[in-house]
Amino acid sequence: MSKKIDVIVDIPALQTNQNFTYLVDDSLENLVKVGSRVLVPFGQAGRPVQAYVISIESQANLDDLKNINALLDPEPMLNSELISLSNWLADQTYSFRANVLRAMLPNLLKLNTRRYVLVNEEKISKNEVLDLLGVEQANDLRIAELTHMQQAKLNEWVNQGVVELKYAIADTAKIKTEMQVYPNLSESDLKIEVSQLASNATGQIKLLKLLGTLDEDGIAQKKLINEEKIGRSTIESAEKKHWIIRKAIEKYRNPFQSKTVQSDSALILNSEQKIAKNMIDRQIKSKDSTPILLEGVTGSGKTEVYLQSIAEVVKQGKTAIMLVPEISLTPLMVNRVRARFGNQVAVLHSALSDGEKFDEWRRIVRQEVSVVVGARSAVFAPLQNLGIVIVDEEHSSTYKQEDTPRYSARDVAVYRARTNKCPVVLGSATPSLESRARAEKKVYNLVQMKERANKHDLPTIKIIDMRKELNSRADETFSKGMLTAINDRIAKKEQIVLLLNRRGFSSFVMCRSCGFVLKCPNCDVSLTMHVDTHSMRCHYCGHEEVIPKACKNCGSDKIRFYGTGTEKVEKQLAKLVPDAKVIRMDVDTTRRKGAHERLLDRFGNHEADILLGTQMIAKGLDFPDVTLVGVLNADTSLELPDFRSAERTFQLLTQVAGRAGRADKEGEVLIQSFNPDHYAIKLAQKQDYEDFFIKEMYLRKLGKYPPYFFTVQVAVSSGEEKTAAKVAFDIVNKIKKVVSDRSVILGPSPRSIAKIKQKYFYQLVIKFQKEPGLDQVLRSIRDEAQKQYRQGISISIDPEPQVFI
Ligand SMILES: Nc1ncnc2c1ncn2[C@@H]1O[C@H](COP(=O)(O)OP(=O)(O)OP(=O)(O)O)[C@@H](O)[C@H]1O
Ligand SMILES: [Zn+2]
Ligand SMILES: [Zn+2]
Repeated sequence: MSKKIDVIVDIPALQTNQNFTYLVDDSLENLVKVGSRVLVPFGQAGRPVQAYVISIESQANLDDLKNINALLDPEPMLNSELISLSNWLADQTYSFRANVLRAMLPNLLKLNTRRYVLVNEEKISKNEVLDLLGVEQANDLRIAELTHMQQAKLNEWVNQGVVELKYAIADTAKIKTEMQVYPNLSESDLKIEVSQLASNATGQIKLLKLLGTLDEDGIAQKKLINEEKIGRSTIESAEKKHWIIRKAIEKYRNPFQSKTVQSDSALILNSEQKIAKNMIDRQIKSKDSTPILLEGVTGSGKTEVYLQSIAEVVKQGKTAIMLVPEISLTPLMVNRVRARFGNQVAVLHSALSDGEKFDEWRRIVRQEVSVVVGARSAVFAPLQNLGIVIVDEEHSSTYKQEDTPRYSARDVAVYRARTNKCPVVLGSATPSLESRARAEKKVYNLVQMKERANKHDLPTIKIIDMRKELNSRADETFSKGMLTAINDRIAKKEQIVLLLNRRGFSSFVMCRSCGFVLKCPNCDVSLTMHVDTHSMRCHYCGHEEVIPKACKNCGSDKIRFYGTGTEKVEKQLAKLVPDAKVIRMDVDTTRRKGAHERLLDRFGNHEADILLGTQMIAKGLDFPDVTLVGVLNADTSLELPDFRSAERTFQLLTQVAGRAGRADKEGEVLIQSFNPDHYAIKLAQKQDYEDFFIKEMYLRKLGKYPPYFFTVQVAVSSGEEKTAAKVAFDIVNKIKKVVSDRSVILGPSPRSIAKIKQKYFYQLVIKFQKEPGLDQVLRSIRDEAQKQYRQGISISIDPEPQVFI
C-alpha cells in the first residue's frame, strides 16, 4: 500500500509557502521519513523540484495524487524535531518555510534544477529561441532568471509544439569514495601464480607477494600506488586475472586533517565551578529547560564547566551541541573538546569546505557522534536525543544571521532545549543586556563565577589618556607608556597581545586643503587603503583603484592617510621595537584555510613576541605567557550610530583584557583612549559588569531600547533613491495604522551608508512593547514584497537587529 506525504517544495515564494501532498509507492515506503529530501513533479508542467517531507500518513486515499519522482538521500538529512522547528522559525523571522529549511542544511545539499529547450528546427530557427531567452545554449535555462514576458512566450511555443522543455537535476551532494583493493587468491593459488610468472615481471611478483600479507580488509589503492610503488596498469591487469577485487568505498573527508590532539581528563572543579555544574546537573535530571545564564569572569573556567556538563549527558547516552561565536574561536575550542571526547565530536563552521561539512553532517545523521561544536548554523545539527545545548560567549552578535532568514542562534538554542526538555547554558563574562535582564526577572536561572580558576586577581587595567600624550607620544599610534611596557616584556621574554579596534573604522584618504575624501563610486563609503596591493579598496563591493598622489578635487598634494590599519601598525612596530617578532592577524592574513590556526600555533610556540590583531584576537585565547595586553584605540567603536556601541566597547575591552595573566604570571592591560571618562571605558577598567549593567539599563530605559523595548527594522532598497524612499514611507503609514502611540517609529531615513552596490537604502525601526497588530502587518509587507521584487525593489524585515548601519 502506498503512503501519502506532505512536503514543502524548495521554492521560497508566497504561492509555494504551503504544504503539497504526494504519494510514495511501496518500494520507497519504508525509506521516506519526515525530514527526507525528495524530488516531486511540480506545477502544470510537472517539472521536478526538491522538496522536504514534513509529515507522513499511512492511510492514502489515492485520489488524483502524483507520485514523487525520487528519494534524494538514503537517510533523512533533517529530523521531525527540526521540521517542526522550521515552522516556528519561519514565523519568527518573517521568512518562507523553504528559506528556513535551506538555511538549516549544509550547502552541498542545495539542488540545482536546470531546464533544456529542445527546438523543433523545422518550425522555428534555433537562434530565434536563444535570442528571446537571452541564453547562449539551449541547455542552460535557469528558471528564476526568466522574465514574465519570456516565460509567457516560452509557454506559447510549448503549446504550439515549436519547442519542448526538458528538466535535468544536478544534485550537488557528493559522497567521496576511495578505491580499496581486496586479495582474491588463496595462499596456494598465490604460489601457483608466482611460479607461472616470468622472472622479469617484477611488478606483478611484488604485488602477489604483497597480497599474501593482506587480511580481508584489503588496502587502499592509493597506498598501493604511492607507498608500495605498484603501477596502475599492474593493478588493472591483476583485476582482470581475478587476483584482486576492487571496490569504491565511502570515505569521510576529515576536517581535522592529520592533526591529532592529546587527550586530557576532567579537572577537579573549584567551588564556584561546582555550584554551576550542580545547577546544570539538577536541571538535566529534572528535565528542566529553563535557560541558565553562566556569568563568569574571563578565565573563571567556564569551558571546563561546559565540558564536564557535556560529559554528564554523553554518559547518559544523550547528545550535546556547543556553539562558539565565529570561526576565529573554533580551532582552539574544538581542540579542547576533542581532547575530552575524541572522535565522538563533529565540527561545523564556515571554514570547512562544502564537502567536509556535508560529511560531518552525515556523521551526525548516522548517529556516529554525540557532540557537535560549531558556529551559528551548528544549532541546526540533526542530533537525536539532545541532552544539553551550550552557547559560549552568548552576547556575541555573530549569533544573529544578517541575511534571510534573520534568525538568532541563541533563540533557536533556547527553543531546541525546550523541545528536548534539556538545559541550555548561556555563558559569558559580559552577558548581553537582554539575557541578564531576563535573569533579573527570574525568567533565566543565574549562576555567577567571580574568581579566576587560577585564583589570581584579574589583571590590572590602566587607561592612557591620549589627549595628554598628544605632544609626547612615541608616534601617532603608540604612547610612551605603551612602548615602555612592550620593551619591558620583550626583555623578560614574555608575550604581548595588541588589539587594534577596527569596528566602525577605516584608513581613508583625506585632502588637507579641501577636505575631500576618496569614496567608492558605487557605494557611499570611503575607500580603504591596502598597502599589500598598493590600492584603495571598497569593503562593500570590492571596487579597487590606485592610491592617488594628488587630490582629485583640488589637485593639492596635501592628501593624507587617516586612521590606522594593522599593516601600518606592523610597520610602526618594526621601527619602534626592531627586535620584536610580530604576528599580524586580520582578515587579510587569515583568508587562507587553516591560516588562523597556524598563526595561533606559531604564537603558542613562541615563534613571535607580539600578536597584533583586530577583534578576532579578543576572545577565547588562552596563552600562559601573555602578560601584557595593549589596546591601541579603545574609542573607535564608541562613535558608531548604534545604541549598542557602549555595550560592544565594554564587551570588547573586557574580553581582550581577559587574555592577560591567565596562568602563573600576573597580567597587565593598557588601554589607550581619547575618551577616558566615558563610562564604558571606565567600567571596563574596573571590569565591573554589574555596574555597567545598571548604568546601561538606565540609559536603555530612557532611550526606549532593548531590553525594555523590542525592535524590528524594515529596510527597503532600490536602484532609484526616490523609489526606495517612497516605499519606505508607504510602509510607515501602514504600520502607523496599527500601532499605538506608546510605540516609537524611527525613520524612514537613508542608511548612514545610503548607497551600496548601486542601490539606495532606506530604513525604519519600530520600538515597541506590546503591539498585537504589528505581526500581521509585517507579514503582509513580506507577502507584498514579492510583487515589488520584480520591479527591482527589495524589502527586508529584521527582528531584533544586532547591527545598525
Ligand atoms: N578547576 C580548575 N582547576 C585548574 N585549572 C582550571 C580549572 N578550571 C579551569 N582551569 C584553567 O583556567 C584557565 C581558564 O579556564 P577557561 O578557559 O575554561 O575559562 P573561561 O571562563 O572559559 O575563559 P574565557 O571566557 O576568558 O575564555 C584554563 O587554562 C583552564 O585550563
Ligand atoms: Zn583637495
Ligand atoms: Zn563599493
